[in-house]
Amino acid sequence: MGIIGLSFLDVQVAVWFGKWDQTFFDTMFAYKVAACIALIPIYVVMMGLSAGMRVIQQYMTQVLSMRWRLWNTRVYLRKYLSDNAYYHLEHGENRADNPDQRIADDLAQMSVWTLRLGLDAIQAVTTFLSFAVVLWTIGGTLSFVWHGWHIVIPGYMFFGTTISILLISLVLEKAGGPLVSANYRQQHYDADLRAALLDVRRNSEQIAFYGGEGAEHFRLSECLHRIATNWRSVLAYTWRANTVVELYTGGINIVLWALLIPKLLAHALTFGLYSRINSAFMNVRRSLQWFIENYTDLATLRSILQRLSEFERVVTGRPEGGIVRTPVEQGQIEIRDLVLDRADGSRIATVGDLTIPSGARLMIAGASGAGKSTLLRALAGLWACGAGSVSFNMRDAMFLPQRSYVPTGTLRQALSYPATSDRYELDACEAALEASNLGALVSKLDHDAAWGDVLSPGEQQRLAFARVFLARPATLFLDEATSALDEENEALLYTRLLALLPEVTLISVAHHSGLKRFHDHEAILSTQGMTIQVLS
Ligand SMILES: Nc1ncnc2c1ncn2[C@@H]1O[C@H](COP(=O)(O)OP(=O)(O)OP(=O)(O)O)[C@@H](O)[C@H]1O
Repeated sequence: MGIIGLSFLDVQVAVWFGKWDQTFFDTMFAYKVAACIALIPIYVVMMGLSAGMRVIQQYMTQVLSMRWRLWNTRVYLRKYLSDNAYYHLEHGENRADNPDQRIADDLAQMSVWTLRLGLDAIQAVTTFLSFAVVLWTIGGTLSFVWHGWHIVIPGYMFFGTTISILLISLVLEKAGGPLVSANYRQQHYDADLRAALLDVRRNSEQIAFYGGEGAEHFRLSECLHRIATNWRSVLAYTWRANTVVELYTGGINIVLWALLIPKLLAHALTFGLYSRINSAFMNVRRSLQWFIENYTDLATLRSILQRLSEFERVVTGRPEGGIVRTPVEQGQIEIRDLVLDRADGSRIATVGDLTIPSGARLMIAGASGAGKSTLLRALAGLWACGAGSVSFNMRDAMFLPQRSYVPTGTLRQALSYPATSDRYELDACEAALEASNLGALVSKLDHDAAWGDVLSPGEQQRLAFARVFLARPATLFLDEATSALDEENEALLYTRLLALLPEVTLISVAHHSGLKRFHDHEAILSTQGMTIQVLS
């Protein structure tokens, strides 16, 4: 409100400046030097007031835009990280490209630009209204005879100015309209290039082993090619829009001169009056041309808002599907009439009914692509396509995927994930590492590193087991969580797991038949259904 108040005051000072101009120049051209000098202190006060207000206004605008950016980003982050929205954005039916860019860049730009353009718009409207009154009043009435008609146009200067500028705005909309979608595509392609570069960085070792430089170069060049092609459209539309703006900026003075002709013919123009009309004309013009001058900025803002609203729609939309998940406080895992489908409706697997009592140890097997991981996704609430229901104690369950996530930071943070690093005592952390055959890392618990790159895939899988030993879940789902380990380490981890968590309900997806001895039942999954065998 303070900023808007300052805008109003600024416009009022500009009106005073106009009045002062008229008095000053009329006095000057009457050669009254002493009276002219007497007017200078008033000018200095008005100038000081205007300068002070502008500086304060800019400072307040910056503070407000940063606060607004932070608030917006917090809201978007909360939505992005709720209800697995970040997962569905990458894997679901409705995807939105480059969420990182939308949250980091688009929101920052949106916050700064909407505030700046919004406040400028308020100032433009206030200026327009204030100086429209001045222009109407001092511009006078135009009267002439045309084909025998006596025509009288009150406030003709105001109408002349407004109509000519609005006409130019229409021409501009025609010339620069496609700029919005071109800008939208440009942001999309820029983000794609960044994501592709990030891919190379993340997978540098794999690419180097494959000798994939050529393929990567081709992929990045494709991204660059899309940027270049679209950039040409952006340039063409910007060029068209800028041509209209430049022609307008130079040509608009002719409109003022044309509007002054009746006053010149009537000998009704003093230099003071000219100066005041000129100032009012310029202010009305500046406020109306605000739209013209900011056309390209408004076009970019429109495309940013378009991207953000698309992101918002995808983030808040729930993935459609028929699988119902019901959390219960404790007890067995109940699966009823479960079928797993793809988003296009084709069947992945028929699971049917399955009850897994507390403390049971079930191994899930089946051919590659049979739907084992999808079954775990359905249990974790990440897959809803299909039908049927699942219920179990979801609060006290832990899922270990094949590829573990090891965040960058201290090893203790990576070990405690998703809890914070102070959640577990140092002794417990050390014991968990020892139990997962990672004793050599005990001394590095406080070392900061990109552990996801430093640790081998097998070590990362052992670290995931160490997390289990710390978190001690009641139900544990393992999705090929030991696939990168040698048989000895795999057996060691299962043995330690059952020794340290004897009550745990264990559901493992695994290919190694050697793991059967750690389970009491085996479920074999296929499109036709699921068969259960008792393991001795
Ligand atoms: N996000 C997805 N969109 C479309 N289809 C998918 C998606 N995720 C998995 N599928 C399909 O579902 C089927 C089952 O995949 P799933 O990963 O569950 O198999 P799996 O039995 O775990 O295989 P593997 O033993 O090779 O890991 C596959 O045909 C796969 O292509």
